[in-house]
Amino acid sequence: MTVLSINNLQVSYGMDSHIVKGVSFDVEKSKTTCLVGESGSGKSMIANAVMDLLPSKKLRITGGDIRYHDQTLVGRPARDIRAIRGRSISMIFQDPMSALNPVRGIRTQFDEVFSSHNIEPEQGRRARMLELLELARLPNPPRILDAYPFELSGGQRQRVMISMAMALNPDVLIADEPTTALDVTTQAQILGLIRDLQRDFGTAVLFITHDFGVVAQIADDVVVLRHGEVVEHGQAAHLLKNAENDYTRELISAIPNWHPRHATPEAPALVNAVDVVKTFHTKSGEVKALDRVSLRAKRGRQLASLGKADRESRRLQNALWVWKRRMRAPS
Ligand SMILES: Nc1ncnc2c1ncn2[C@@H]1O[C@H](COP(=O)(O)OP(=O)(O)OP(=O)(O)O)[C@@H](O)[C@H]1O
Repeated sequence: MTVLSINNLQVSYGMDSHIVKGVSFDVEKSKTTCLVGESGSGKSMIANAVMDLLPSKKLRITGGDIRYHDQTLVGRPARDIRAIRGRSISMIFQDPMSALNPVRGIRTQFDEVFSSHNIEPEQGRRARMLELLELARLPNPPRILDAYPFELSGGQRQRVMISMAMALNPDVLIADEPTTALDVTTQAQILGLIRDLQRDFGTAVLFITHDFGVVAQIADDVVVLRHGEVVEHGQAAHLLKNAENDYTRELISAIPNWHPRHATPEAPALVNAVDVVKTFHTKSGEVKALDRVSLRAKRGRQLASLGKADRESRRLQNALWVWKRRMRAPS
């Protein structure tokens, strides 16, 4: 079911500088649609247009439509659509520090999420906040609630943002490069969290990234954007194997250790070792194996990047091979 529909959207700066040039795609319930393209291609501008957060008065939607279910979001007074933006459609950003207020505690900011939409959770606000923080797999939720953003790690801040974004049970979660500033292990965990939340709650996710490695890990559908235009669009598993556009192929070829056979429905995540570790964990629950493989994977990647591929790297390859057999992925 289509939840969010972007139809021939045009965003312009001033009168004649077109930044988004007639972009169309749909975001489906329970699916992740990745909007991918190089820096400056207009990805954030599309997300900001959906959220009515265009960063300058000179930037305007000059054509097309954005529909949430059967309602248009374009050209309606802000108060009419406040219940949709921020409530039914929520957003997380690359830098949670810029979205969180640095001088206010997490609890106060969480409170504002409920107050701004006049929502009183059945079980009470505090209980709901703790539940949401736990859902985002934050250790010791009561401590997090009493903390200020600067007292948390980058990964913890992003988890707090995700729990706030999920607080009102949105139909659509827009994630604008939420893992770019994180180390690879935390990145894999956050991607796993978003994927799990989406599966558990049936949320439609619009995920913005410049990294096709991330696309390969989480996307159901992909929209490839260049210079404000869609150059290719399709199902991730198909497109990763059969990209027609040169630019898409270029982006895919930048994925480390990529081979088209990785783009199978059974093993969409076989891109980097860290993600393999995550999948290992979710499918089999072998936490010890997860740690060992994780360390080996990291070491192997470091050595490979230094041009010193050696026994460690071979062991890493071996771990991947074992994983593939377990997942019964084609080799
Ligand atoms: N505040 C602004 N005023 C005018 N033009 C802007 C503004 N912000 C961005 N742009 C322009 O809009 C275009 C698209 O920017 P956008 O931020 O959407 O790109 P992006 O694909 O999200 O890139 P990145 O991954 O670097 O964030 C760029 O050419 C940029 O120069």
